[in-house]
Amino acid sequence: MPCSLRNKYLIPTIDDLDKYFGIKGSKILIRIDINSPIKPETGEILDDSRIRAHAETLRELVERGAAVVAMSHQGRPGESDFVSLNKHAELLEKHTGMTIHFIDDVIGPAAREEIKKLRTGEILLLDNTRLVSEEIIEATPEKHAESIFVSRLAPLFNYYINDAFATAHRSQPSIVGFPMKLPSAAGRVMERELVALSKLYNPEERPRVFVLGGGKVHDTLRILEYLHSNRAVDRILATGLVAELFLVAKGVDIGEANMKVLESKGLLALLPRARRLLLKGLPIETPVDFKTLVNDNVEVEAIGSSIKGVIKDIGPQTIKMYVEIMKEARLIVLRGPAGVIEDPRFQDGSKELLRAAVESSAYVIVGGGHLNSIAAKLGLSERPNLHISTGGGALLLFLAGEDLPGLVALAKSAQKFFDKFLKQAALP
Ligand SMILES: Nc1ncnc2c1ncn2[C@@H]1O[C@H](COP(=O)(O)OP(=O)(O)OP(=O)(O)O)[C@@H](O)[C@H]1O
Ligand SMILES: O=C(O)[C@H](O)COP(=O)(O)O
Repeated sequence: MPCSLRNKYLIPTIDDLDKYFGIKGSKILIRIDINSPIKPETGEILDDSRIRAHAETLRELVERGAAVVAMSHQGRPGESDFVSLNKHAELLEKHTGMTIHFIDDVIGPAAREEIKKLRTGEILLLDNTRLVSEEIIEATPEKHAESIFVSRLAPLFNYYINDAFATAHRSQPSIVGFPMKLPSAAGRVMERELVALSKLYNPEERPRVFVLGGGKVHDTLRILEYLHSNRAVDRILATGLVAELFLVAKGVDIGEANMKVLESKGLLALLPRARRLLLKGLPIETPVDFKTLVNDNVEVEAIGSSIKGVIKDIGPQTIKMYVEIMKEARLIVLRGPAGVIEDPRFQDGSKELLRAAVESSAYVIVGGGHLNSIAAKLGLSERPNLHISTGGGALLLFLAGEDLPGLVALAKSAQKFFDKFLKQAALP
């Protein structure tokens, strides 16, 4: 079954690629996103969840009889996490249980020689795609199709697979150029993301409750503006810094210390937009109490009188109220933690909301590194009604209604190469 999103993109999957072209004996270039947090002093990979997720797709392609060449970026040039992928190769080896050949080159003669030599059943990992300067240029698929990056590698492959949902918001050659040159499909990680996110466009999945917190308030406002103008949400439960901004917009006194926090992060400038949303009737709930820090003591303070301490988490009454609202939902999206979860004293809000969401009868989509780590800690990752998104920025933009260039390129590729498939899989 192809993936379709918003009745707009029709994207072939690995099954479609196999059915219409045949994978056995082919050579496949796959874009994965194993960009991971790195400890600057040692280069150690601090979280291997993306590596684990993509290992499954690589293994499946090998089992279907392909020779597989994987590529990914890591960090950005000039930053401390811009490193080679040699350590990633070791972890891919651990999680696939297969030998991973690694070459410290991307498009040069050494890489091309290795690609040519690769046999069926073998996996080769190229080095950090951002070692190629073209990879940090944003341009159209048509322009990137003519890049040196794509021109050097595309002729060596039969197919291209994009498994990197987390980089689908970048219009870079490894994401949008290859689909213009090769029959292309979504990998399993990408497919799972698209299937989960397509629920956001299913009119039956209502009421929809969005629990939005964390520190990326600017991005969250964009999401709220999109959701509201498209009537795509029924209730919003605000937590984290998002909640503080909306309380101030409602005229609630959150105390001097917290106003200073908002000011220092440049968030007070967002007040007019938050007020406009409230005036338009945005169905947003804000906390009735908080866990605060007063001279290093944890206190619970209710909204009403001015708050003395620094807000660090939502309080127990808010958790109760939000859990009740979630019980009604058919679809729950949680993004951004409810509090400063780096301090274990302030993890309760995020933990309780996550737990209640997966125990409800709703389908649950969780996004963002902080909440994902809490879900893993609670052992929730395997729950059948839960989708943990690999996307950070990509998910934020998707939820704000943006077209993701990586998805657009795959859909364009389908129109170019999958004639029969498109006729048979007409959009619903
Ligand atoms: N009330 C609060 N006051 C200050 N910081 C907060 C508060 N609530 C949450 N945060 C902070 O928000 C940060 C996480 O927010 P962010 O929006 O980056 O979430 P994320 O889901 O991990 O996103 P991503 O994975 O895209 O980086 C944490 O560092 C946390 O301490
Ligand atoms: O972690 C991410 O959000 C993706 O890997 C994209 O990384 P980028 O923001 O450096 O393009």
